[in-house]
Amino acid sequence: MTVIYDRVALIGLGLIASSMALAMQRGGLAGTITGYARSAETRATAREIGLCEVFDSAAEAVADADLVVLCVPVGAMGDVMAQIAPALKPGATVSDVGSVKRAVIDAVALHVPEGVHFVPAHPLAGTEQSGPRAGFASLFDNRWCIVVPTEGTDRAAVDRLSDLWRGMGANLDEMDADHHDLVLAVTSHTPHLIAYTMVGVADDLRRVTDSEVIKYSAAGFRDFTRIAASDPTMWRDVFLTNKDATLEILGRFTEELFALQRAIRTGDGDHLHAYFTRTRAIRRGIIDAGQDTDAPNFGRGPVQR
Ligand SMILES: NC(=O)c1ccc[n+]([C@@H]2O[C@H](COP(=O)([O-])OP(=O)(O)OC[C@H]3O[C@@H](n4cnc5c(N)ncnc54)[C@H](O)[C@@H]3O)[C@@H](O)[C@H]2O)c1
Ligand SMILES: O=C(O)C(=O)C[C@]1(C(=O)O)C=C[C@@H](O)C=C1
Repeated sequence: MTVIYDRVALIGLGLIASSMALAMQRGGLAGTITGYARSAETRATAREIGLCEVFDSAAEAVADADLVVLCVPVGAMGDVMAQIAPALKPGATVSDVGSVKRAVIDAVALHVPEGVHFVPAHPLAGTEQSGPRAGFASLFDNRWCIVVPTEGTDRAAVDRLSDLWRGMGANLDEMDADHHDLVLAVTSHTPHLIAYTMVGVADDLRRVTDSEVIKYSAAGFRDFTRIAASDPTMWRDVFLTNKDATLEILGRFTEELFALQRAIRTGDGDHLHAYFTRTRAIRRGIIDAGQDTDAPNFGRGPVQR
């Protein structure tokens, strides 16, 4: 149990902030945890469950904090930063957990006062749930947290924030913002869009009733519906702020989909078989690297096959 920051303020008290509060408490990583959320209902819930010391204004929550973490939807990060800037303690670090990095950095960096460090980060862990009751202490265990230092970011501030994430169970990596956004467009953002679309298609197809969709949901489709239940505000903001990378990956996805569509129409079994063989190898590679939390060997190293 090592205290890494005496006072940590969480702005936005949803899934990620509540998981951070619980993970910091589990590891004894913060002396005091304070918080603020825009909605009075969320603040009341956070108080009721004893998540942290909840304030009715963001300025009060961040006063005297050594670390402030912005845990609001990515489209709100800039405004929230502008709001808290005058109340920040000199020498404090501001970080964020946004799923998109370039747009957040551009919006937040503008408002960071002289003498305050800005260290953007993104934990690659979440669920389809939102709100302060959704959090759990083990959310970040053995998951990646990508730190995205900007030009001139203080190294000691980066290292200290990385120590906090390690204490919360995460594995750390560093990346440039644009590369982060491209990688996440492939691994998270476009897959979410595909899931949203597939569930929309099932809903539109009146020849298959909603009750049949639920009753006969195979595992693949059930996973789609879980993903498609993710927070609409969060995901609207992700697509609006990671526009270029998502459109690039979506373009490639559409090309591949058309090629598969053609193979089905023309009966080109060789194309389908070769394609599925390649994708199976990719999936096995992920499992072998111990990166799939659903796999039996998660976190236990390579599989013998
Ligand atoms: N959910 C995930 O899977 C996941 C994973 C990693 C990172 N993230 C990122 O973490 C951030 C928070 O996501 P979450 O899942 O915790 O969302 P959430 O919906 O559970 O919580 C968001 C919180 O922000 C508050 N909020 C919204 N707008 C605000 C504003 N303008 N001012 C103050 N508070 C405001 C809401 O009241 C709520 O308390 C997002 O930027 C998201 O991209 C999410
Ligand atoms: O597991 C899920 O529900 C998630 O969507 C989590 C997930 C992801 O795509 O992996 C979603 C958004 C993030 O920014 C990070 C993690």
